Amino acid sequence: MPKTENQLLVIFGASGDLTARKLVPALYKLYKDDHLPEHFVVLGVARSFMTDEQFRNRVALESKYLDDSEAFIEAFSEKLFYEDLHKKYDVSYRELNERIQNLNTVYQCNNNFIFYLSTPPSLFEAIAKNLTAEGLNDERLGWKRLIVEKPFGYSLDTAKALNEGLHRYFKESQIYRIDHYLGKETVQNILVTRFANSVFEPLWNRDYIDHIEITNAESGGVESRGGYYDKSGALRDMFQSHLLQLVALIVMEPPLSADPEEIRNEKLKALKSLRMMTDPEVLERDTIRGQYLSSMIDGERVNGYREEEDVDPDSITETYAAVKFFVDNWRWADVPFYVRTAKRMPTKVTEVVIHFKSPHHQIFKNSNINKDNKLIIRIQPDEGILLKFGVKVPGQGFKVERGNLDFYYSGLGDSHIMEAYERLLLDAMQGDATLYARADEVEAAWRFTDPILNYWKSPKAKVYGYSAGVWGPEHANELIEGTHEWRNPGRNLADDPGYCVIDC
Ligand SMILES: NC(=O)C1=CN([C@@H]2O[C@H](COP(=O)(O)OP(=O)(O)OC[C@H]3O[C@@H](n4cnc5c(N)ncnc54)[C@H](OP(=O)(O)O)[C@@H]3O)[C@@H](O)[C@H]2O)C=CC1
Ligand SMILES: O=C1O[C@H](COP(=O)(O)O)[C@@H](O)[C@H](O)[C@H]1O
Repeated sequence: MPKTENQLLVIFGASGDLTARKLVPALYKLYKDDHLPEHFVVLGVARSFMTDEQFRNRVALESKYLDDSEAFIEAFSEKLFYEDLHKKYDVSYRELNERIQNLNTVYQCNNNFIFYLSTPPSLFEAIAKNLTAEGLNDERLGWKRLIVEKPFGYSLDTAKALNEGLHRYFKESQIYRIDHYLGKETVQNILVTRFANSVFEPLWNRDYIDHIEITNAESGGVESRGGYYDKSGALRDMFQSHLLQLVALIVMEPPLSADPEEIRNEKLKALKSLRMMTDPEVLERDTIRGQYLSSMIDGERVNGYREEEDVDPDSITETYAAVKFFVDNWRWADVPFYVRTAKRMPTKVTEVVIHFKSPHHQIFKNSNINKDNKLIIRIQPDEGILLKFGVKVPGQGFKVERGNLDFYYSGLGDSHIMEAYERLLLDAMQGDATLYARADEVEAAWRFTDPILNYWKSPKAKVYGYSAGVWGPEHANELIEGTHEWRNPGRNLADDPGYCVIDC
């Protein structure tokens, strides 16, 4: 286990939603599980005025860990401090630096600082610049790291500009771009499933795989983030980042080792091999966007997207995106990938489904079952892996049933699965960037996404409505044509039908 050195974590945007809902609870859990170093403090920074005490109370309240033992909460709270930046971020950095130096000395943080940028992205570069003006990027005494929240850019050009901007002040090795999907245990398990088992990797190619399907569904709507989401949409919000990272892990070639740069090099090659979609006919046929409409769910009326707070009533922003694409390399030639993401679906579920080809020669009369060989990697909830395969029904003749071979993380008993932000924060504290996206990976993902977004700007590109609570617009079924159809999974993988009897 790498050592976690003494350090100071500065969170910019500490009065915001992410800090209270994700970052502080993750730090609290790390503290409880004894992962924090002996000397560790957090300095929250934002424009709003708060005392240390007010900050501690606010995050404790919003982080919902108040039901925990008081002794723990109190001891953890003593590690939290707050500094306000008055009206603007580009003034008062001198005072901020003085506070940092003071905490560093008193709490023996050894000049090791992480700066977590949890503000609107428009401020990322300015913060990096202001830190540099105070010498806070200088690694002669202690290391300095910069964690950058999503969204990382709005397009390829803006992502490049942001990379260039940050590289003016921090080296790439100091920059940690968060993609919280990479912090999920089940996402990391894709690498283990593929590269620690001799049963899967030999089949992991066009000879045995028919198609690959990825579903990321949320039952919730845009909630309080309408202002952000309306400028972003599902493709930018989920597909360009989280889902293309999943694709990269599925598509990549075996890395030489588990070294972060080896893995990131292979992911980059995978992202570069996605076939660019530039032909308008292909874009029209192979991309679908939709927007949820109001409907009744469990007897209650649910708002349509255009009725949501801070959303333009004439918005054409997509809350559903589905894309069919191909990967132009030796391993994946002609294997279609179907990826969809949406809000207001029937349930919250993310899974990758590897659909295997039928055996080359069928000896059983009814061979449909063979089409059903699937490996389902359940990212969330009910995290696990399910392999569907044909088994013989006991008795005369050959009746084939679909059997399930499964593994559930919940079966591991008490062993705690780290929440994504816990894992990612701990990794950054230890200087491990494996689960963070590198500049070139982010740009490669934008290079693939940009033409879709550009096509969607054209008046020809349709936005299909779908009632909140269904599996997206009907039109999306045409995308996954022929013998394929979307697997619309239930919330619990364990409830997945284990057999269906077929007469042979
Ligand atoms: N919330 C979430 O679930 C997720 C958030 N993110 C990303 O995390 C970052 C923070 O998000 P979130 O906490 O939700 O955002 P909030 O709007 O809740 O918080 C933004 C923070 O930045 C500060 N801020 C500084 N300058 C400005 C400004 N000009 N306008 C608005 N706020 C400012 C705010 O405090 P003050 O006004 O006091 O300065 C506040 O602390 C963003 O990059 C977001 O995309 C990513 C994934 C999920
Ligand atoms: O980054 C984001 O992710 C969440 C979904 O995260 P999950 O871990 O709950 O699957 C999504 O709701 C949000 O819109 C997006 O910005």
